[in-house]
Amino acid sequence: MPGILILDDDPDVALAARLALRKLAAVTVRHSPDQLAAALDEIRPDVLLLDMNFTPGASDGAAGLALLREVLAWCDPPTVVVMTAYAGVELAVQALKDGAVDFITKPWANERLVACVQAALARRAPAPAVGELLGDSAAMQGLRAQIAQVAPSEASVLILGENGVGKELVARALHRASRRASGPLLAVDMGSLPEALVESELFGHRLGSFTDARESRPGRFVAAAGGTLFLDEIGNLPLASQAKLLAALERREVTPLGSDKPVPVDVRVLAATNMAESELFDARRFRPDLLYRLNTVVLRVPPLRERGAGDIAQLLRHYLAHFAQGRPARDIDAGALARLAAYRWPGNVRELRQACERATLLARGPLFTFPDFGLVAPTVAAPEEPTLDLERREREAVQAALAQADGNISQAAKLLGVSRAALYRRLDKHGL
Ligand SMILES: Nc1ncnc2c1ncn2[C@@H]1O[C@H](COP(=O)(O)OP(=O)(O)OP(=O)(O)O)[C@@H](O)[C@H]1O
Repeated sequence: MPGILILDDDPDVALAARLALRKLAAVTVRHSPDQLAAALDEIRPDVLLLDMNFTPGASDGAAGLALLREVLAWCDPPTVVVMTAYAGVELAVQALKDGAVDFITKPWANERLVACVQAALARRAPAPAVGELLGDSAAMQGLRAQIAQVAPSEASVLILGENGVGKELVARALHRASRRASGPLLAVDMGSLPEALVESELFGHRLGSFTDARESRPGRFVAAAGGTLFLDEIGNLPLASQAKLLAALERREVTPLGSDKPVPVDVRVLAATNMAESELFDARRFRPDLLYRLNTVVLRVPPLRERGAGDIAQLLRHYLAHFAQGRPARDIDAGALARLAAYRWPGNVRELRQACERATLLARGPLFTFPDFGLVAPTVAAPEEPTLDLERREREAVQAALAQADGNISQAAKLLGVSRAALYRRLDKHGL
Protein backbone atom coordinates (compact mmCIF):
# COMPACT_ATOMS: atom_id res chain seq x y z
CA MET A 1 0.00 0.00 0.00
CA PRO A 2 1.37 3.45 -0.80
CA GLY A 3 2.38 5.68 2.09
CA ILE A 4 1.66 9.30 2.91
CA LEU A 5 3.53 11.31 5.53
CA ILE A 6 1.89 14.42 6.95
CA LEU A 7 4.14 16.97 8.65
CA ASP A 8 2.13 19.67 10.41
CA ASP A 9 2.58 21.09 13.89
CA ASP A 10 -1.16 21.69 14.28
CA PRO A 11 -2.63 18.39 15.56
CA ASP A 12 -6.16 19.29 14.39
CA VAL A 13 -5.05 20.01 10.83
CA ALA A 14 -2.94 16.84 10.74
CA LEU A 15 -5.81 14.73 12.07
CA ALA A 16 -8.29 16.18 9.55
CA ALA A 17 -5.88 15.41 6.71
CA ARG A 18 -5.21 11.90 8.03
CA LEU A 19 -8.91 11.07 8.21
CA ALA A 20 -9.54 12.42 4.71
CA LEU A 21 -6.62 10.49 3.22
CA ARG A 22 -6.68 7.18 5.07
CA LYS A 23 -8.59 5.39 2.30
CA LEU A 24 -5.90 6.29 -0.23
CA ALA A 25 -2.82 5.05 1.56
CA ALA A 26 -1.19 4.26 4.89
CA VAL A 27 -0.99 7.67 6.56
CA THR A 28 1.62 8.61 9.15
CA VAL A 29 1.62 11.93 11.00
CA ARG A 30 4.58 13.80 12.47
CA HIS A 31 4.41 17.20 14.11
CA SER A 32 7.98 18.45 14.27
CA PRO A 33 10.58 19.04 11.53
CA ASP A 34 13.08 17.26 13.83
CA GLN A 35 11.17 14.02 13.23
CA LEU A 36 11.19 14.35 9.46
CA ALA A 37 14.48 12.63 8.56
CA ALA A 38 13.77 9.59 10.73
CA ALA A 39 10.23 9.33 9.36
CA LEU A 40 11.43 9.48 5.74
CA ASP A 41 13.95 6.79 6.46
CA GLU A 42 11.52 4.53 8.25
CA ILE A 43 8.37 4.99 6.15
CA ARG A 44 9.77 5.87 2.71
CA PRO A 45 6.49 7.64 1.90
CA ASP A 46 5.26 8.13 -1.65
CA VAL A 47 3.80 11.53 -0.83
CA LEU A 48 4.75 14.09 1.79
CA LEU A 49 2.10 16.63 2.76
CA LEU A 50 4.21 19.44 4.14
CA ASP A 51 3.14 22.41 6.24
CA MET A 52 5.19 25.54 5.58
CA ASN A 53 5.42 27.19 9.02
CA PHE A 54 6.52 25.61 12.29
CA THR A 55 7.15 28.61 14.55
CA PRO A 56 4.14 30.26 16.23
CA GLY A 57 3.38 33.51 14.44
CA ALA A 58 5.66 32.79 11.46
CA SER A 59 3.95 32.91 8.07
CA ASP A 60 6.78 33.47 5.59
CA GLY A 61 7.17 29.75 4.92
CA ALA A 62 10.98 29.89 5.10
CA ALA A 63 11.04 26.80 7.34
CA GLY A 64 8.84 24.87 4.91
CA LEU A 65 10.93 25.87 1.88
CA ALA A 66 14.12 24.77 3.63
CA LEU A 67 12.53 21.42 4.52
CA LEU A 68 11.30 21.01 0.96
CA ARG A 69 14.82 21.41 -0.42
CA GLU A 70 16.15 19.00 2.16
CA VAL A 71 13.55 16.35 1.28
CA LEU A 72 14.11 16.65 -2.46
CA ALA A 73 17.82 16.05 -1.97
CA TRP A 74 17.06 12.56 -0.64
CA CYS A 75 17.61 9.59 -2.88
CA ASP A 76 14.25 8.71 -4.48
CA PRO A 77 12.38 11.46 -2.60
CA PRO A 78 8.62 11.44 -2.07
CA THR A 79 6.37 13.65 -4.15
CA VAL A 80 5.77 16.77 -2.06
CA VAL A 81 2.49 18.67 -1.73
CA VAL A 82 2.75 21.81 0.38
CA MET A 83 0.00 23.28 2.56
CA THR A 84 -0.35 27.07 2.67
CA ALA A 85 -2.86 29.65 3.79
CA TYR A 86 -4.78 31.39 1.01
CA ALA A 87 -2.74 34.52 1.52
CA GLY A 88 0.35 32.48 0.79
CA VAL A 89 -0.08 32.07 -2.93
CA GLU A 90 3.35 33.55 -3.64
CA LEU A 91 4.81 31.07 -1.22
CA ALA A 92 3.02 28.23 -2.99
CA VAL A 93 4.43 29.42 -6.31
CA GLN A 94 7.94 29.47 -4.82
CA ALA A 95 7.44 25.93 -3.50
CA LEU A 96 6.39 24.78 -6.97
CA LYS A 97 9.50 26.38 -8.45
CA ASP A 98 11.55 24.53 -5.87
CA GLY A 99 10.12 21.16 -6.82
CA ALA A 100 6.83 20.60 -4.94
CA VAL A 101 4.30 19.04 -7.32
CA ASP A 102 1.27 20.82 -5.94
CA PHE A 103 -0.11 22.97 -3.15
CA ILE A 104 -3.31 22.98 -1.17
CA THR A 105 -4.67 26.02 0.61
CA LYS A 106 -6.04 25.75 4.14
CA PRO A 107 -8.84 25.28 4.99
CA TRP A 108 -9.44 22.80 2.20
CA ALA A 109 -12.46 20.95 0.84
CA ASN A 110 -11.79 17.26 1.54
CA GLU A 111 -12.65 16.30 -2.01
CA ARG A 112 -9.91 18.61 -3.26
CA LEU A 113 -7.36 17.36 -0.81
CA VAL A 114 -8.08 13.77 -1.85
CA ALA A 115 -7.89 14.61 -5.58
CA CYS A 116 -4.65 16.50 -5.07
CA VAL A 117 -2.95 13.73 -3.08
CA GLN A 118 -4.33 11.05 -5.39
CA ALA A 119 -2.72 12.83 -8.34
CA ALA A 120 0.52 13.18 -6.38
CA LEU A 121 0.48 9.45 -5.61
CA ALA A 122 -0.13 8.60 -9.25
CA ARG A 123 2.73 10.73 -10.41
CA ARG A 124 5.20 9.56 -7.74
CA ALA A 125 8.31 11.69 -8.04
CA PRO A 126 10.53 10.71 -10.90
CA ALA A 127 14.03 9.48 -10.11
CA PRO A 128 16.60 12.18 -9.25
CA ALA A 129 17.97 12.07 -12.76
CA VAL A 130 14.74 13.89 -13.48
CA GLY A 131 14.60 15.49 -16.83
CA GLU A 132 17.44 13.41 -18.11
CA LEU A 133 15.64 11.74 -20.93
CA LEU A 134 17.84 8.69 -21.32
CA GLY A 135 18.14 6.72 -24.53
CA ASP A 136 20.49 6.92 -27.49
CA SER A 137 18.19 5.28 -30.02
CA ALA A 138 17.50 7.30 -33.15
CA ALA A 139 13.95 7.88 -31.88
CA MET A 140 15.15 9.41 -28.59
CA GLN A 141 17.86 11.47 -30.25
CA GLY A 142 15.22 12.83 -32.63
CA LEU A 143 12.92 13.63 -29.72
CA ARG A 144 15.64 15.50 -27.82
CA ALA A 145 16.44 17.51 -30.96
CA GLN A 146 12.76 18.43 -31.35
CA ILE A 147 12.59 19.48 -27.70
CA ALA A 148 15.63 21.74 -28.10
CA GLN A 149 14.08 23.26 -31.22
CA VAL A 150 10.61 24.07 -29.87
CA ALA A 151 11.38 24.76 -26.20
CA PRO A 152 12.46 28.44 -26.61
CA SER A 153 9.24 29.39 -28.43
CA GLU A 154 5.90 30.12 -26.81
CA ALA A 155 4.13 27.50 -28.95
CA SER A 156 1.64 25.12 -27.33
CA VAL A 157 2.94 21.58 -27.49
CA LEU A 158 0.86 18.42 -27.47
CA ILE A 159 2.80 15.40 -26.22
CA LEU A 160 1.47 12.03 -27.33
CA GLY A 161 2.47 8.57 -26.14
CA GLU A 162 1.41 5.50 -24.19
CA ASN A 163 1.37 5.47 -20.39
CA GLY A 164 4.76 5.60 -18.75
CA VAL A 165 6.75 6.56 -21.87
CA GLY A 166 8.03 9.79 -20.32
CA LYS A 167 5.54 12.47 -21.44
CA GLU A 168 5.88 14.35 -18.18
CA LEU A 169 9.67 14.23 -18.45
CA VAL A 170 9.36 15.71 -21.94
CA ALA A 171 7.16 18.50 -20.53
CA ARG A 172 9.76 19.18 -17.82
CA ALA A 173 12.57 19.23 -20.39
CA LEU A 174 10.58 21.71 -22.53
CA HIS A 175 10.01 23.95 -19.53
CA ARG A 176 13.63 23.82 -18.42
CA ALA A 177 14.90 24.79 -21.85
CA SER A 178 12.32 27.56 -22.27
CA ARG A 179 12.48 31.26 -21.48
CA ARG A 180 10.08 30.52 -18.62
CA ALA A 181 12.50 28.18 -16.84
CA SER A 182 12.79 30.46 -13.82
CA GLY A 183 8.97 30.44 -13.44
CA PRO A 184 6.94 27.53 -12.06
CA LEU A 185 6.01 24.39 -13.95
CA LEU A 186 2.61 23.38 -12.71
CA ALA A 187 1.09 20.04 -13.70
CA VAL A 188 -2.63 19.29 -13.54
CA ASP A 189 -3.75 15.70 -14.02
CA MET A 190 -7.15 15.77 -15.70
CA GLY A 191 -7.38 12.01 -15.21
CA SER A 192 -7.56 12.18 -11.42
CA LEU A 193 -9.57 15.36 -11.04
CA PRO A 194 -13.29 14.90 -10.31
CA GLU A 195 -15.30 16.43 -13.16
CA ALA A 196 -17.07 18.85 -10.81
CA LEU A 197 -13.77 20.39 -9.72
CA VAL A 198 -12.09 20.82 -13.10
CA GLU A 199 -13.14 24.42 -13.68
CA SER A 200 -12.45 25.70 -10.17
CA GLU A 201 -9.10 23.94 -10.30
CA LEU A 202 -8.08 25.55 -13.58
CA PHE A 203 -9.70 28.95 -13.30
CA GLY A 204 -10.11 29.41 -9.52
CA HIS A 205 -13.21 30.38 -7.59
CA ARG A 206 -14.54 33.06 -5.28
CA LEU A 207 -15.77 32.35 -1.77
CA GLY A 208 -19.25 30.78 -1.82
CA SER A 209 -19.40 30.25 -5.60
CA PHE A 210 -20.45 26.64 -4.93
CA THR A 211 -21.29 24.60 -1.82
CA ASP A 212 -17.73 23.53 -1.02
CA ALA A 213 -16.11 26.85 -1.87
CA ARG A 214 -15.32 27.81 1.70
CA GLU A 215 -12.49 30.06 0.66
CA SER A 216 -11.47 31.90 -2.49
CA ARG A 217 -8.86 30.06 -4.42
CA PRO A 218 -6.61 31.03 -7.31
CA GLY A 219 -6.77 28.57 -10.18
CA ARG A 220 -3.82 26.84 -11.77
CA PHE A 221 -3.65 29.34 -14.63
CA VAL A 222 -3.01 32.12 -12.11
CA ALA A 223 -0.65 30.06 -9.92
CA ALA A 224 1.51 29.19 -12.94
CA ALA A 225 1.96 32.86 -13.91
CA GLY A 226 5.27 33.48 -15.65
CA GLY A 227 5.77 29.75 -16.08
CA THR A 228 4.30 26.69 -17.77
CA LEU A 229 1.03 24.86 -17.20
CA PHE A 230 1.19 21.16 -18.04
CA LEU A 231 -2.26 19.69 -18.67
CA ASP A 232 -1.78 15.94 -18.34
CA GLU A 233 -4.36 13.44 -19.63
CA ILE A 234 -6.03 16.27 -21.53
CA GLY A 235 -8.24 13.66 -23.26
CA ASN A 236 -10.17 13.38 -19.97
CA LEU A 237 -11.19 17.05 -19.96
CA PRO A 238 -15.01 17.07 -19.98
CA LEU A 239 -16.52 18.50 -23.17
CA ALA A 240 -18.31 21.18 -21.14
CA SER A 241 -15.00 22.54 -19.80
CA GLN A 242 -13.25 22.41 -23.16
CA ALA A 243 -15.00 25.58 -24.38
CA LYS A 244 -13.80 27.47 -21.29
CA LEU A 245 -10.25 26.28 -21.73
CA LEU A 246 -10.32 27.37 -25.35
CA ALA A 247 -11.59 30.81 -24.36
CA ALA A 248 -8.85 31.12 -21.70
CA LEU A 249 -6.16 30.24 -24.24
CA GLU A 250 -7.49 32.57 -26.89
CA ARG A 251 -8.11 35.58 -24.66
CA ARG A 252 -5.21 34.91 -22.32
CA GLU A 253 -7.47 35.56 -19.35
CA VAL A 254 -9.59 33.48 -16.97
CA THR A 255 -12.75 34.27 -15.05
CA PRO A 256 -12.84 32.53 -11.64
CA LEU A 257 -16.12 30.78 -10.77
CA GLY A 258 -18.44 33.16 -8.96
CA SER A 259 -16.72 36.24 -10.37
CA ASP A 260 -17.40 38.36 -13.41
CA LYS A 261 -13.95 39.94 -13.48
CA PRO A 262 -11.55 38.31 -15.91
CA VAL A 263 -7.96 37.99 -14.71
CA PRO A 264 -5.12 38.19 -17.26
CA VAL A 265 -2.88 35.12 -17.33
CA ASP A 266 0.64 34.64 -18.58
CA VAL A 267 1.36 30.94 -19.06
CA ARG A 268 2.60 28.64 -21.75
CA VAL A 269 0.42 25.54 -22.05
CA LEU A 270 1.76 22.06 -22.67
CA ALA A 271 -0.69 19.15 -22.88
CA ALA A 272 -0.31 15.40 -22.98
CA THR A 273 -2.48 12.38 -23.59
CA ASN A 274 -2.16 8.64 -24.02
CA MET A 275 -5.23 8.59 -26.27
CA ALA A 276 -4.80 7.22 -29.75
CA GLU A 277 -4.83 10.04 -32.28
CA SER A 278 -7.95 8.61 -33.92
CA GLU A 279 -9.79 8.94 -30.58
CA LEU A 280 -8.46 12.43 -29.98
CA PHE A 281 -9.60 13.64 -33.37
CA ASP A 282 -13.13 12.35 -32.69
CA ALA A 283 -15.18 15.57 -32.39
CA ARG A 284 -17.68 13.81 -30.07
CA ARG A 285 -14.92 13.55 -27.45
CA PHE A 286 -12.69 16.51 -28.14
CA ARG A 287 -13.39 19.89 -29.68
CA PRO A 288 -11.36 20.25 -32.87
CA ASP A 289 -10.89 24.01 -32.30
CA LEU A 290 -9.32 23.33 -28.88
CA LEU A 291 -7.17 20.61 -30.36
CA TYR A 292 -5.82 22.96 -33.02
CA ARG A 293 -5.06 25.47 -30.29
CA LEU A 294 -3.12 22.90 -28.29
CA ASN A 295 -1.26 21.10 -31.04
CA THR A 296 0.78 23.88 -32.62
CA VAL A 297 3.61 21.38 -32.24
CA VAL A 298 3.04 17.65 -31.69
CA LEU A 299 5.75 15.55 -30.05
CA ARG A 300 5.34 11.77 -30.17
CA VAL A 301 7.15 9.81 -27.48
CA PRO A 302 7.79 6.29 -28.77
CA PRO A 303 6.88 3.19 -26.71
CA LEU A 304 9.88 1.57 -25.06
CA ARG A 305 9.56 -1.63 -27.11
CA GLU A 306 10.24 0.40 -30.27
CA ARG A 307 13.44 1.99 -28.94
CA GLY A 308 15.62 -1.09 -29.24
CA ALA A 309 17.78 -3.18 -26.92
CA GLY A 310 20.36 -0.40 -26.41
CA ASP A 311 17.89 1.96 -24.76
CA ILE A 312 16.43 -0.81 -22.62
CA ALA A 313 19.90 -1.83 -21.40
CA GLN A 314 20.79 1.80 -20.65
CA LEU A 315 17.61 2.38 -18.67
CA LEU A 316 18.09 -0.89 -16.75
CA ARG A 317 21.62 0.09 -15.79
CA HIS A 318 20.48 3.56 -14.79
CA TYR A 319 17.60 2.45 -12.57
CA LEU A 320 19.45 -0.52 -11.04
CA ALA A 321 22.28 1.83 -10.04
CA HIS A 322 19.72 4.31 -8.76
CA PHE A 323 17.97 1.79 -6.51
CA ALA A 324 21.29 0.36 -5.31
CA GLN A 325 21.66 3.71 -3.52
CA GLY A 326 25.42 3.99 -3.78
CA ARG A 327 26.13 0.28 -3.27
CA PRO A 328 27.61 -1.45 -6.33
CA ALA A 329 24.75 -2.77 -8.49
CA ARG A 330 24.88 -6.43 -9.56
CA ASP A 331 25.28 -7.21 -13.26
CA ILE A 332 22.44 -8.70 -15.24
CA ASP A 333 22.78 -12.29 -16.38
CA ALA A 334 23.27 -12.30 -20.20
CA GLY A 335 20.24 -14.54 -20.85
CA ALA A 336 18.12 -12.31 -18.63
CA LEU A 337 19.24 -9.20 -20.51
CA ALA A 338 18.18 -10.76 -23.80
CA ARG A 339 14.75 -11.60 -22.36
CA LEU A 340 14.39 -8.11 -20.91
CA ALA A 341 15.26 -6.60 -24.30
CA ALA A 342 12.64 -8.78 -25.99
CA TYR A 343 9.96 -8.09 -23.37
CA ARG A 344 7.01 -5.98 -24.55
CA TRP A 345 7.04 -3.43 -21.67
CA PRO A 346 3.32 -2.53 -21.83
CA GLY A 347 3.86 -0.03 -18.98
CA ASN A 348 6.97 1.39 -20.71
CA VAL A 349 9.71 3.14 -18.70
CA ARG A 350 7.55 3.33 -15.57
CA GLU A 351 7.20 -0.47 -15.63
CA LEU A 352 10.94 -0.86 -16.17
CA ARG A 353 11.68 1.43 -13.25
CA GLN A 354 9.37 -0.54 -10.95
CA ALA A 355 10.86 -3.83 -12.15
CA CYS A 356 14.33 -2.52 -11.27
CA GLU A 357 13.17 -1.49 -7.80
CA ARG A 358 11.66 -4.92 -7.26
CA ALA A 359 14.78 -6.73 -8.49
CA THR A 360 17.00 -4.62 -6.24
CA LEU A 361 14.87 -5.48 -3.22
CA LEU A 362 14.36 -9.17 -3.88
CA ALA A 363 17.34 -10.54 -5.83
CA ARG A 364 19.54 -12.90 -3.85
CA GLY A 365 22.06 -14.33 -6.37
CA PRO A 366 25.31 -12.78 -7.62
CA LEU A 367 23.66 -11.66 -10.90
CA PHE A 368 20.16 -10.38 -11.64
CA THR A 369 18.04 -13.08 -13.29
CA PHE A 370 14.88 -12.60 -15.35
CA PRO A 371 12.51 -13.77 -12.55
CA ASP A 372 14.05 -11.16 -10.19
CA PHE A 373 12.28 -8.46 -12.23
CA GLY A 374 8.84 -10.00 -11.59
CA LEU A 375 7.67 -9.56 -15.18
CA VAL A 376 5.01 -11.78 -16.64
CA ALA A 377 6.67 -13.48 -19.58
CA PRO A 378 4.37 -13.55 -22.61
CA THR A 379 3.99 -17.31 -22.58
CA VAL A 380 0.77 -19.32 -22.58
CA ALA A 381 0.22 -20.72 -19.11
CA ALA A 382 -0.98 -24.28 -18.61
CA PRO A 383 -4.64 -24.44 -17.59
CA GLU A 384 -4.97 -24.42 -13.83
CA GLU A 385 -7.64 -25.12 -11.26
CA PRO A 386 -9.64 -21.91 -10.75
CA THR A 387 -8.33 -20.11 -7.67
CA LEU A 388 -10.31 -18.53 -4.86
CA ASP A 389 -7.31 -16.55 -3.63
CA LEU A 390 -8.59 -12.96 -3.77
CA GLU A 391 -5.17 -11.31 -4.05
CA ARG A 392 -4.19 -13.59 -6.91
CA ARG A 393 -7.48 -13.04 -8.69
CA GLU A 394 -7.03 -9.29 -8.37
CA ARG A 395 -3.49 -9.52 -9.80
CA GLU A 396 -4.73 -11.66 -12.69
CA ALA A 397 -7.63 -9.30 -13.41
CA VAL A 398 -5.24 -6.34 -13.50
CA GLN A 399 -2.87 -8.19 -15.83
CA ALA A 400 -5.72 -9.27 -18.11
CA ALA A 401 -7.11 -5.72 -18.29
CA LEU A 402 -3.67 -4.29 -19.08
CA ALA A 403 -3.12 -6.86 -21.81
CA GLN A 404 -6.57 -6.21 -23.30
CA ALA A 405 -5.98 -2.44 -23.21
CA ASP A 406 -2.49 -2.88 -24.66
CA GLY A 407 -0.93 -1.17 -21.67
CA ASN A 408 -3.24 1.86 -21.75
CA ILE A 409 -3.90 2.68 -18.08
CA SER A 410 -7.08 4.71 -18.63
CA GLN A 411 -8.64 1.95 -20.71
CA ALA A 412 -7.53 -0.80 -18.34
CA ALA A 413 -8.99 1.16 -15.40
CA LYS A 414 -12.26 1.49 -17.30
CA LEU A 415 -12.35 -2.24 -18.00
CA LEU A 416 -11.83 -2.94 -14.29
CA GLY A 417 -14.34 -0.29 -13.20
CA VAL A 418 -11.83 1.57 -11.02
CA SER A 419 -10.16 4.98 -11.22
CA ARG A 420 -6.70 5.38 -12.76
CA ALA A 421 -5.26 6.17 -9.36
CA ALA A 422 -6.82 3.01 -7.92
CA LEU A 423 -5.33 1.01 -10.75
CA TYR A 424 -1.90 2.56 -10.14
CA ARG A 425 -2.17 1.55 -6.50
CA ARG A 426 -2.93 -2.03 -7.52
CA LEU A 427 -0.05 -2.06 -10.01
CA ASP A 428 2.17 -0.93 -7.19
CA LYS A 429 0.76 -3.44 -4.71
CA HIS A 430 1.30 -6.38 -7.05
CA GLY A 431 4.63 -5.11 -8.33
CA LEU A 432 3.32 -5.01 -11.90
N1 LIG B 1 13.74 8.50 -21.28
C1 LIG B 1 13.68 8.31 -19.96
N2 LIG B 1 14.80 8.27 -19.22
C2 LIG B 1 14.76 8.08 -17.89
N3 LIG B 1 13.62 7.90 -17.19
C3 LIG B 1 12.47 7.94 -17.86
C4 LIG B 1 12.43 8.16 -19.28
N4 LIG B 1 11.14 8.16 -19.66
C5 LIG B 1 10.41 7.97 -18.57
N5 LIG B 1 11.19 7.83 -17.47
C6 LIG B 1 10.72 7.56 -16.09
O1 LIG B 1 9.56 6.73 -16.19
C7 LIG B 1 8.55 7.15 -15.28
C8 LIG B 1 7.30 7.54 -16.04
O2 LIG B 1 7.56 8.73 -16.81
P1 LIG B 1 6.43 9.87 -17.00
O3 LIG B 1 5.64 10.04 -15.75
O4 LIG B 1 7.11 11.05 -17.58
O5 LIG B 1 5.53 9.13 -18.09
P2 LIG B 1 4.13 9.60 -18.71
O6 LIG B 1 4.18 9.25 -20.15
O7 LIG B 1 3.87 11.03 -18.36
O8 LIG B 1 3.12 8.65 -17.95
P3 LIG B 1 1.50 8.79 -17.81
O9 LIG B 1 0.92 8.77 -19.19
O10 LIG B 1 1.14 7.55 -17.05
O11 LIG B 1 1.24 10.05 -17.06
C9 LIG B 1 9.15 8.29 -14.47
O12 LIG B 1 9.72 7.74 -13.29
C10 LIG B 1 10.25 8.83 -15.38
O13 LIG B 1 11.30 9.43 -14.63
